[in-house]
Amino acid sequence: MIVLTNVCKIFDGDKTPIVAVDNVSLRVERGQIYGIVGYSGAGKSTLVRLLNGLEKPSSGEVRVAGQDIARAGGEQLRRARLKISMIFQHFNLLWSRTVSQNIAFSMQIAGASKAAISQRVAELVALVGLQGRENAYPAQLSGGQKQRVGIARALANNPDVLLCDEATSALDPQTTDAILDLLLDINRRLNLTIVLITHEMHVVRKICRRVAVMEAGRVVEEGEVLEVFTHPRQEITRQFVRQVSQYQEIEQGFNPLLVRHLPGAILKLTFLGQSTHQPVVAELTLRYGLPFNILHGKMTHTANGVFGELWLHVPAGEAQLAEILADLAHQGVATEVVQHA
Ligand SMILES: Nc1ncnc2c1ncn2[C@@H]1O[C@H](COP(=O)(O)OP(=O)(O)OP(=O)(O)O)[C@@H](O)[C@H]1O
Repeated sequence: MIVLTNVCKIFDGDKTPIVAVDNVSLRVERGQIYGIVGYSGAGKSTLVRLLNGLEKPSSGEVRVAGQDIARAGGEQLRRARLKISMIFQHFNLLWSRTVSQNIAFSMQIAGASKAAISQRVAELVALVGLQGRENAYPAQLSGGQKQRVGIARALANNPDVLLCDEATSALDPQTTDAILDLLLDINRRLNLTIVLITHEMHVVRKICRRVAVMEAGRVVEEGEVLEVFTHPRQEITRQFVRQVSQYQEIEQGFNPLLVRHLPGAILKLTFLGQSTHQPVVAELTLRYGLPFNILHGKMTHTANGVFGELWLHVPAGEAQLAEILADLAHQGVATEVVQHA
């Protein structure tokens, strides 16, 4: 559905050129929910603007739904853009128009008949759960309801692709979850391709199947969400994954003095697939005769599976620790030494 090939976008800076997108190649399949995660300035917004033709790449190819967006112009680009919708962090609603009028707006521009508009608006209001609020103005709506209007408006012309630019970043966690559930529901019902840019890994975990991690204009890591969460390769990816695994909370939960005097190491074990069904800690205890102590454990659900994490105090010396780590690797359990012996 979306194919980016060696895409670069370079802006003129005051003194030196700014490479906002640096040789990015990506593929998003039809019906997929794809996350692009990165800190501020990583190039996410520029990438999204390249996808809907608001920016032209300095080099490389951008294809969306079979259209060469980078080279399309005039009427061809206008038509292509009708099939690429977008929702925004601050909703971008028309404040002097009601819910229904906001949703109808793009259909009016596209020249749809009054009857067609009225039927489609009713369908969309029901789809996003805003029945009864058709005549309300944006100022009378909560943040979550405003984003529901944004989503309904974006779907009005039956797009192939929905781009979400930090669409939940202005919402509280509960409302964020409700909007993500709605996006998931729409994706399943309409087989809509969704590209979601965010700095919140929780959002990626909840609904994305694949994720690309951006840093300084480049995609530094890309893959299935479950794989990236359980085997992050880059330090920046590990930082994002920690947002979700509440790693920092765990670390802060320890009394550093207490941990310092504990003989041994602290390990984080990540279980995936078969390894989640094995009594790994019990087996370790039997094999090594050590009092392994479970400090914390949790399960995380992602759009393509579940993984478990366990923080263990391991009262072993360096040599035995190496043996235990090799043993765990052999059993398919990923490990991280949080604190060395
Ligand atoms: N029109 C522009 N002219 C010049 N530089 C730009 C322009 N748009 C973006 N940039 C620069 O490109 C880089 C990437 O910006 P971009 O907005 O794409 O990042 P981002 O990851 O979306 O960050 P944020 O979440 O803060 O918007 C930044 O250094 C930014 O200053």
